[in-house]
Amino acid sequence: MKTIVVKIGSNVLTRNDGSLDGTRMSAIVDQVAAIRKRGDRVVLVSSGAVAAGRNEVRARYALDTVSARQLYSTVGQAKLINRYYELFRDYGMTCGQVLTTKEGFGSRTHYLNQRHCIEVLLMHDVIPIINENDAVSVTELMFTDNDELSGLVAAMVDADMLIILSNIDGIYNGNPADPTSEVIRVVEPSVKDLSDVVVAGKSSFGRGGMLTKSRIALQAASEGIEVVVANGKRDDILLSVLDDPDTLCTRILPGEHVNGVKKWIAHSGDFTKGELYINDGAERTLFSPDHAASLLPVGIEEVSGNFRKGDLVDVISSRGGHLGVGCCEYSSSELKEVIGKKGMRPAIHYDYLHLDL
Ligand SMILES: Nc1ncnc2c1ncn2[C@@H]1O[C@H](COP(=O)(O)OP(=O)(O)O)[C@@H](O)[C@H]1O
Ligand SMILES: N[C@@H](CCC(=O)OP(=O)(O)O)C(=O)O
Repeated sequence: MKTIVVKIGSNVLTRNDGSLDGTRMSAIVDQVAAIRKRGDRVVLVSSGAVAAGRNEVRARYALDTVSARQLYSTVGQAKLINRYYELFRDYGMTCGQVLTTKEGFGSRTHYLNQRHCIEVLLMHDVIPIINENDAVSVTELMFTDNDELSGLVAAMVDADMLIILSNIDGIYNGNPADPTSEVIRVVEPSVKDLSDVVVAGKSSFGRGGMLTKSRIALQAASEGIEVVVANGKRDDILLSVLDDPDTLCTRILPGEHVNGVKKWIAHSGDFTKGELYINDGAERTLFSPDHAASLLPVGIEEVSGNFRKGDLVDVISSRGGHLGVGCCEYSSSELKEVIGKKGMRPAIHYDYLHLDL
Protein backbone atom coordinates (compact mmCIF):
# COMPACT_ATOMS: atom_id res chain seq x y z
CA MET A 1 0.00 0.00 0.00
CA LYS A 2 1.38 3.38 -1.06
CA THR A 3 0.54 6.76 0.40
CA ILE A 4 0.02 9.31 -2.35
CA VAL A 5 -0.42 13.03 -1.71
CA VAL A 6 -2.15 14.83 -4.56
CA LYS A 7 -1.94 18.63 -4.67
CA ILE A 8 -4.59 20.26 -6.85
CA GLY A 9 -3.86 23.84 -7.92
CA SER A 10 -6.52 26.54 -8.15
CA ASN A 11 -6.29 26.57 -11.93
CA VAL A 12 -7.11 22.91 -12.23
CA LEU A 13 -10.41 23.44 -10.43
CA THR A 14 -11.50 26.68 -12.04
CA ARG A 15 -12.62 27.65 -15.51
CA ASN A 16 -11.18 30.69 -17.26
CA ASP A 17 -14.02 32.87 -15.93
CA GLY A 18 -13.13 31.82 -12.35
CA SER A 19 -16.13 29.56 -11.78
CA LEU A 20 -15.62 26.17 -10.16
CA ASP A 21 -15.08 23.49 -12.78
CA GLY A 22 -17.40 20.75 -11.51
CA THR A 23 -16.57 18.43 -14.40
CA ARG A 24 -12.86 18.57 -13.63
CA MET A 25 -13.45 18.04 -9.92
CA SER A 26 -15.63 15.08 -10.68
CA ALA A 27 -12.97 13.58 -12.99
CA ILE A 28 -10.34 13.91 -10.26
CA VAL A 29 -12.59 12.36 -7.64
CA ASP A 30 -13.28 9.44 -10.06
CA GLN A 31 -9.54 8.79 -10.25
CA VAL A 32 -9.00 9.12 -6.50
CA ALA A 33 -11.79 6.59 -5.98
CA ALA A 34 -10.09 4.22 -8.46
CA ILE A 35 -6.72 4.58 -6.71
CA ARG A 36 -8.33 3.98 -3.33
CA LYS A 37 -10.07 0.88 -4.67
CA ARG A 38 -6.66 -0.51 -5.65
CA GLY A 39 -5.64 -0.19 -2.01
CA ASP A 40 -3.41 2.89 -2.01
CA ARG A 41 -4.02 5.73 0.44
CA VAL A 42 -4.72 9.20 -0.93
CA VAL A 43 -4.40 12.55 0.81
CA LEU A 44 -5.61 15.59 -1.13
CA VAL A 45 -4.21 19.09 -0.74
CA SER A 46 -6.72 21.21 -2.58
CA SER A 47 -6.47 24.90 -3.43
CA GLY A 48 -9.40 26.69 -5.02
CA ALA A 49 -11.17 28.32 -2.06
CA VAL A 50 -10.38 31.91 -3.06
CA ALA A 51 -11.06 31.23 -6.73
CA ALA A 52 -14.35 29.46 -5.92
CA GLY A 53 -15.51 32.28 -3.65
CA ARG A 54 -14.85 35.11 -6.08
CA ASN A 55 -17.97 34.42 -8.13
CA GLU A 56 -20.21 33.92 -5.10
CA VAL A 57 -19.94 37.23 -3.32
CA ARG A 58 -19.55 40.78 -4.58
CA ALA A 59 -17.30 43.13 -2.61
CA ARG A 60 -19.17 46.28 -1.46
CA TYR A 61 -16.01 48.41 -1.40
CA ALA A 62 -12.41 48.11 -2.58
CA LEU A 63 -10.87 45.34 -0.49
CA ASP A 64 -7.27 45.04 0.61
CA THR A 65 -5.65 41.67 -0.13
CA VAL A 66 -6.18 40.23 3.35
CA SER A 67 -9.89 41.17 3.45
CA ALA A 68 -10.40 39.83 -0.07
CA ARG A 69 -8.74 36.53 0.81
CA GLN A 70 -10.81 36.23 3.98
CA LEU A 71 -14.08 37.04 2.25
CA TYR A 72 -13.61 34.84 -0.80
CA SER A 73 -11.89 31.90 0.89
CA THR A 74 -14.47 31.44 3.63
CA VAL A 75 -17.32 31.39 1.13
CA GLY A 76 -15.33 29.44 -1.47
CA GLN A 77 -14.03 26.80 0.94
CA ALA A 78 -17.59 25.96 2.00
CA LYS A 79 -18.55 25.57 -1.66
CA LEU A 80 -15.44 23.57 -2.51
CA ILE A 81 -15.72 21.05 0.31
CA ASN A 82 -19.43 20.68 -0.22
CA ARG A 83 -18.77 19.73 -3.86
CA TYR A 84 -16.07 17.23 -2.86
CA TYR A 85 -18.36 15.78 -0.23
CA GLU A 86 -21.14 15.16 -2.78
CA LEU A 87 -18.75 13.73 -5.37
CA PHE A 88 -17.11 11.29 -2.95
CA ARG A 89 -20.51 10.30 -1.57
CA ASP A 90 -21.51 9.08 -5.04
CA TYR A 91 -18.75 6.47 -4.59
CA GLY A 92 -19.86 5.63 -1.06
CA MET A 93 -16.70 7.35 0.18
CA THR A 94 -16.26 9.94 2.91
CA CYS A 95 -13.97 12.93 2.85
CA GLY A 96 -12.97 15.23 5.71
CA GLN A 97 -11.82 18.83 5.70
CA VAL A 98 -8.54 19.77 7.38
CA LEU A 99 -7.71 23.48 7.45
CA THR A 100 -4.26 24.35 8.69
CA THR A 101 -1.81 27.21 9.15
CA LYS A 102 1.94 27.40 8.85
CA GLU A 103 2.22 27.71 12.64
CA GLY A 104 0.73 24.24 12.90
CA PHE A 105 4.01 22.91 11.52
CA GLY A 106 6.21 25.02 13.79
CA SER A 107 6.31 23.08 17.04
CA ARG A 108 6.77 19.36 17.30
CA THR A 109 3.60 19.09 19.43
CA HIS A 110 1.41 20.86 16.87
CA TYR A 111 3.04 18.88 14.11
CA LEU A 112 2.40 15.53 15.75
CA ASN A 113 -1.16 16.59 16.51
CA GLN A 114 -1.78 17.31 12.82
CA ARG A 115 -0.12 14.07 11.80
CA HIS A 116 -2.36 12.21 14.22
CA CYS A 117 -5.42 13.88 12.68
CA ILE A 118 -4.51 12.71 9.17
CA GLU A 119 -3.69 9.22 10.44
CA VAL A 120 -7.00 8.87 12.23
CA LEU A 121 -8.87 9.94 9.08
CA LEU A 122 -6.93 7.47 6.92
CA MET A 123 -7.50 4.67 9.46
CA HIS A 124 -11.22 5.30 9.06
CA ASP A 125 -11.10 5.35 5.29
CA VAL A 126 -11.81 9.07 5.14
CA ILE A 127 -10.05 11.02 2.38
CA PRO A 128 -8.39 14.04 4.02
CA ILE A 129 -8.81 17.24 1.98
CA ILE A 130 -6.32 19.77 3.28
CA ASN A 131 -6.13 23.49 2.59
CA GLU A 132 -4.59 26.49 4.26
CA ASN A 133 -6.95 28.22 6.68
CA ASP A 134 -6.94 31.44 4.66
CA ALA A 135 -9.43 33.08 7.01
CA VAL A 136 -6.91 33.29 9.86
CA SER A 137 -3.53 33.11 8.11
CA VAL A 138 -1.86 36.49 8.35
CA THR A 139 0.47 37.45 5.52
CA GLU A 140 3.81 37.00 7.33
CA LEU A 141 2.88 33.54 8.53
CA MET A 142 1.28 32.21 5.37
CA PHE A 143 2.55 29.26 3.35
CA THR A 144 4.15 30.58 0.17
CA ASP A 145 1.35 28.65 -1.48
CA ASN A 146 -0.25 25.23 -1.29
CA ASP A 147 2.76 23.68 -3.01
CA GLU A 148 4.70 24.41 0.17
CA LEU A 149 1.83 22.96 2.21
CA SER A 150 1.75 19.83 0.05
CA GLY A 151 5.50 19.27 0.59
CA LEU A 152 5.02 19.55 4.35
CA VAL A 153 2.06 17.19 4.25
CA ALA A 154 3.90 14.65 2.09
CA ALA A 155 6.80 14.64 4.56
CA MET A 156 4.43 14.48 7.53
CA VAL A 157 2.49 11.45 6.30
CA ASP A 158 5.71 9.80 5.05
CA ALA A 159 4.26 9.69 1.53
CA ASP A 160 5.72 7.51 -1.20
CA MET A 161 4.65 9.98 -3.85
CA LEU A 162 3.60 13.61 -4.21
CA ILE A 163 1.69 14.48 -7.37
CA ILE A 164 1.40 18.22 -7.99
CA LEU A 165 -1.39 18.94 -10.45
CA SER A 166 -1.24 22.30 -12.18
CA ASN A 167 -2.50 23.70 -15.48
CA ILE A 168 0.73 22.90 -17.29
CA ASP A 169 2.31 19.60 -18.43
CA GLY A 170 5.30 19.82 -16.09
CA ILE A 171 8.37 21.92 -15.44
CA TYR A 172 9.68 23.37 -18.71
CA ASN A 173 13.36 23.90 -19.38
CA GLY A 174 12.65 27.57 -20.11
CA ASN A 175 9.71 29.91 -20.50
CA PRO A 176 6.72 27.66 -21.33
CA ALA A 177 5.46 30.32 -23.73
CA ASP A 178 8.63 29.90 -25.79
CA PRO A 179 8.03 27.24 -28.50
CA THR A 180 11.57 25.91 -28.11
CA SER A 181 10.99 25.05 -24.42
CA GLU A 182 10.22 21.47 -23.53
CA VAL A 183 8.93 19.65 -20.47
CA ILE A 184 11.78 18.23 -18.39
CA ARG A 185 10.73 14.58 -18.21
CA VAL A 186 13.08 13.32 -15.50
CA VAL A 187 15.03 15.15 -12.81
CA GLU A 188 17.77 13.04 -11.23
CA PRO A 189 18.21 13.09 -7.43
CA SER A 190 21.58 14.82 -7.86
CA VAL A 191 19.87 17.99 -9.20
CA LYS A 192 19.64 20.52 -6.35
CA ASP A 193 18.33 23.62 -8.10
CA LEU A 194 16.10 24.38 -11.07
CA SER A 195 15.84 28.14 -10.60
CA ASP A 196 17.90 28.88 -13.72
CA VAL A 197 15.34 27.19 -16.00
CA VAL A 198 12.14 28.24 -14.26
CA VAL A 199 10.88 31.75 -15.01
CA ALA A 200 9.21 33.67 -12.20
CA GLY A 201 5.64 33.65 -13.49
CA LYS A 202 2.39 32.14 -12.37
CA SER A 203 -1.01 31.45 -13.85
CA SER A 204 -4.05 33.68 -13.35
CA PHE A 205 -5.38 32.11 -10.14
CA GLY A 206 -2.19 30.53 -8.75
CA ARG A 207 -0.20 32.01 -5.87
CA GLY A 208 3.38 30.82 -5.90
CA GLY A 209 4.10 29.84 -9.49
CA MET A 210 6.52 27.23 -10.81
CA LEU A 211 9.45 28.51 -8.76
CA THR A 212 7.96 27.32 -5.46
CA LYS A 213 6.69 24.16 -7.12
CA SER A 214 10.18 23.21 -8.28
CA ARG A 215 11.81 24.15 -4.96
CA ILE A 216 9.29 22.12 -2.96
CA ALA A 217 9.49 19.25 -5.42
CA LEU A 218 13.29 19.03 -5.12
CA GLN A 219 13.15 19.21 -1.34
CA ALA A 220 10.51 16.47 -1.03
CA ALA A 221 12.42 14.29 -3.51
CA SER A 222 15.64 14.76 -1.52
CA GLU A 223 13.78 13.26 1.44
CA GLY A 224 12.90 10.10 -0.46
CA ILE A 225 9.51 11.06 -1.91
CA GLU A 226 8.96 10.69 -5.66
CA VAL A 227 7.45 13.94 -6.94
CA VAL A 228 5.52 14.38 -10.17
CA VAL A 229 4.39 17.69 -11.67
CA ALA A 230 1.60 17.05 -14.15
CA ASN A 231 -1.33 18.69 -15.89
CA GLY A 232 -4.52 18.26 -13.88
CA LYS A 233 -6.59 19.44 -16.86
CA ARG A 234 -5.71 16.30 -18.79
CA ASP A 235 -8.10 13.37 -18.63
CA ASP A 236 -7.11 10.45 -16.39
CA ILE A 237 -3.83 12.15 -15.51
CA LEU A 238 -3.50 10.60 -12.03
CA LEU A 239 -3.99 7.04 -13.26
CA SER A 240 -1.76 7.70 -16.22
CA VAL A 241 1.05 9.07 -14.00
CA LEU A 242 0.80 5.99 -11.80
CA ASP A 243 0.47 3.39 -14.56
CA ASP A 244 2.21 4.71 -17.65
CA PRO A 245 5.89 5.73 -17.39
CA ASP A 246 5.61 7.56 -20.74
CA THR A 247 3.03 10.05 -19.49
CA LEU A 248 3.92 13.64 -20.31
CA CYS A 249 4.94 15.14 -16.94
CA THR A 250 8.04 15.94 -14.88
CA ARG A 251 9.19 13.14 -12.57
CA ILE A 252 11.61 14.16 -9.85
CA LEU A 253 13.30 10.97 -8.73
CA PRO A 254 13.62 10.38 -5.00
CA GLY A 255 16.86 10.39 -3.08
CA GLU A 256 17.49 8.25 -0.04
CA HIS A 257 14.61 7.94 2.43
CA VAL A 258 14.94 10.37 5.35
CA ASN A 259 13.51 9.67 8.83
CA GLY A 260 10.41 11.51 10.05
CA VAL A 261 12.06 13.83 12.57
CA LYS A 262 14.69 14.92 10.04
CA LYS A 263 11.93 15.64 7.52
CA TRP A 264 10.14 17.85 10.02
CA ILE A 265 13.37 19.68 10.80
CA ALA A 266 14.17 20.10 7.11
CA HIS A 267 10.86 21.92 6.60
CA SER A 268 11.09 24.03 9.75
CA GLY A 269 13.69 26.62 8.75
CA ASP A 270 11.17 29.41 9.43
CA PHE A 271 10.79 28.45 13.08
CA THR A 272 14.37 28.59 14.39
CA LYS A 273 15.02 30.42 17.66
CA GLY A 274 18.79 30.98 17.51
CA GLU A 275 22.09 30.43 15.69
CA LEU A 276 25.12 28.27 16.40
CA TYR A 277 28.29 29.49 14.67
CA ILE A 278 30.65 26.57 14.13
CA ASN A 279 34.35 26.36 13.27
CA ASP A 280 35.81 24.93 10.04
CA GLY A 281 36.75 21.59 11.62
CA ALA A 282 33.20 21.02 12.83
CA GLU A 283 31.86 21.96 9.38
CA ARG A 284 34.19 19.43 7.71
CA THR A 285 33.10 16.72 10.15
CA LEU A 286 29.37 17.36 9.68
CA PHE A 287 29.70 17.25 5.90
CA SER A 288 32.05 14.27 5.82
CA PRO A 289 30.59 11.72 3.40
CA ASP A 290 32.03 8.79 5.38
CA HIS A 291 30.14 8.96 8.63
CA ALA A 292 27.12 10.51 10.32
CA ALA A 293 28.33 13.08 12.85
CA SER A 294 26.56 14.99 15.60
CA LEU A 295 27.50 18.60 16.37
CA LEU A 296 29.59 18.74 19.56
CA PRO A 297 30.01 21.88 21.72
CA VAL A 298 33.77 21.78 21.06
CA GLY A 299 33.15 22.87 17.43
CA ILE A 300 30.85 25.79 18.32
CA GLU A 301 32.39 29.27 18.44
CA GLU A 302 29.40 31.42 19.24
CA VAL A 303 25.75 31.10 20.24
CA SER A 304 23.14 33.75 19.52
CA GLY A 305 19.45 34.00 20.30
CA ASN A 306 17.42 32.92 23.27
CA PHE A 307 16.27 29.34 23.01
CA ARG A 308 15.20 26.48 25.22
CA LYS A 309 16.36 22.88 25.12
CA GLY A 310 14.55 21.18 22.23
CA ASP A 311 14.12 24.37 20.15
CA LEU A 312 15.26 24.51 16.54
CA VAL A 313 18.41 26.50 15.73
CA ASP A 314 20.29 27.42 12.55
CA VAL A 315 23.82 26.14 12.09
CA ILE A 316 26.08 28.80 10.55
CA SER A 317 29.63 28.49 9.21
CA SER A 318 32.52 30.68 10.35
CA ARG A 319 32.09 32.59 7.07
CA GLY A 320 28.43 33.27 7.83
CA GLY A 321 26.94 30.75 5.40
CA HIS A 322 23.83 28.81 6.41
CA LEU A 323 24.69 25.12 6.87
CA GLY A 324 21.56 23.57 8.31
CA VAL A 325 18.91 23.37 11.00
CA GLY A 326 18.83 21.19 14.10
CA CYS A 327 17.08 20.54 17.37
CA CYS A 328 19.38 21.78 20.15
CA GLU A 329 19.86 19.62 23.22
CA TYR A 330 20.87 22.58 25.41
CA SER A 331 19.19 25.89 26.19
CA SER A 332 21.12 28.93 24.89
CA SER A 333 22.42 29.79 28.38
CA GLU A 334 23.54 26.18 29.07
CA LEU A 335 25.23 25.96 25.69
CA LYS A 336 27.16 29.22 26.16
CA GLU A 337 28.78 27.62 29.25
CA VAL A 338 30.14 24.62 27.34
CA ILE A 339 31.07 25.86 23.85
CA GLY A 340 34.68 25.09 22.93
CA LYS A 341 34.88 22.35 25.59
CA LYS A 342 35.75 18.73 24.83
CA GLY A 343 33.90 15.66 26.11
CA MET A 344 30.45 17.25 26.33
CA ARG A 345 27.27 15.59 25.03
CA PRO A 346 26.24 16.68 21.49
CA ALA A 347 24.59 20.06 21.02
CA ILE A 348 22.68 18.61 18.07
CA HIS A 349 22.42 14.87 17.64
CA TYR A 350 22.83 13.60 14.07
CA ASP A 351 19.23 12.28 13.99
CA TYR A 352 17.99 15.80 14.74
CA LEU A 353 20.19 17.65 12.27
CA HIS A 354 19.28 18.62 8.70
CA LEU A 355 22.17 19.86 6.56
CA ASP A 356 21.72 21.99 3.43
CA LEU A 357 23.46 19.73 0.94
N1 LIG B 1 9.66 26.62 -16.37
C1 LIG B 1 8.32 26.60 -16.17
N2 LIG B 1 7.63 25.47 -16.43
C2 LIG B 1 6.29 25.42 -16.25
N3 LIG B 1 5.54 26.45 -15.81
C3 LIG B 1 6.15 27.60 -15.52
C4 LIG B 1 7.57 27.73 -15.69
N4 LIG B 1 7.90 28.96 -15.31
C5 LIG B 1 6.76 29.58 -14.93
N5 LIG B 1 5.67 28.79 -15.07
C6 LIG B 1 4.28 29.18 -14.74
O1 LIG B 1 3.85 28.51 -13.53
C7 LIG B 1 2.44 28.28 -13.63
C8 LIG B 1 1.98 27.24 -12.61
O2 LIG B 1 2.12 27.72 -11.30
P1 LIG B 1 0.85 28.33 -10.49
O3 LIG B 1 0.28 29.47 -11.23
O4 LIG B 1 1.27 28.58 -9.08
O5 LIG B 1 -0.17 27.12 -10.58
P2 LIG B 1 -1.08 26.33 -9.52
O6 LIG B 1 -2.31 27.13 -9.36
O7 LIG B 1 -1.31 25.02 -10.17
O8 LIG B 1 -0.29 26.19 -8.24
C9 LIG B 1 2.28 27.86 -15.05
O9 LIG B 1 0.96 28.00 -15.52
C10 LIG B 1 3.28 28.77 -15.81
O10 LIG B 1 2.63 29.94 -16.23
N1 LIG C 1 -5.62 28.42 0.13
C1 LIG C 1 -5.70 29.02 -1.17
C2 LIG C 1 -4.63 28.39 -2.02
C3 LIG C 1 -3.87 29.39 -2.81
C4 LIG C 1 -2.74 28.69 -3.58
O1 LIG C 1 -1.69 28.35 -3.04
O2 LIG C 1 -3.08 28.39 -4.83
P1 LIG C 1 -2.22 27.51 -5.87
O3 LIG C 1 -0.97 28.26 -6.17
O4 LIG C 1 -3.15 27.39 -7.01
O5 LIG C 1 -1.99 26.19 -5.24
C5 LIG C 1 -7.06 28.73 -1.80
O6 LIG C 1 -7.65 27.68 -1.52
O7 LIG C 1 -7.54 29.55 -2.57
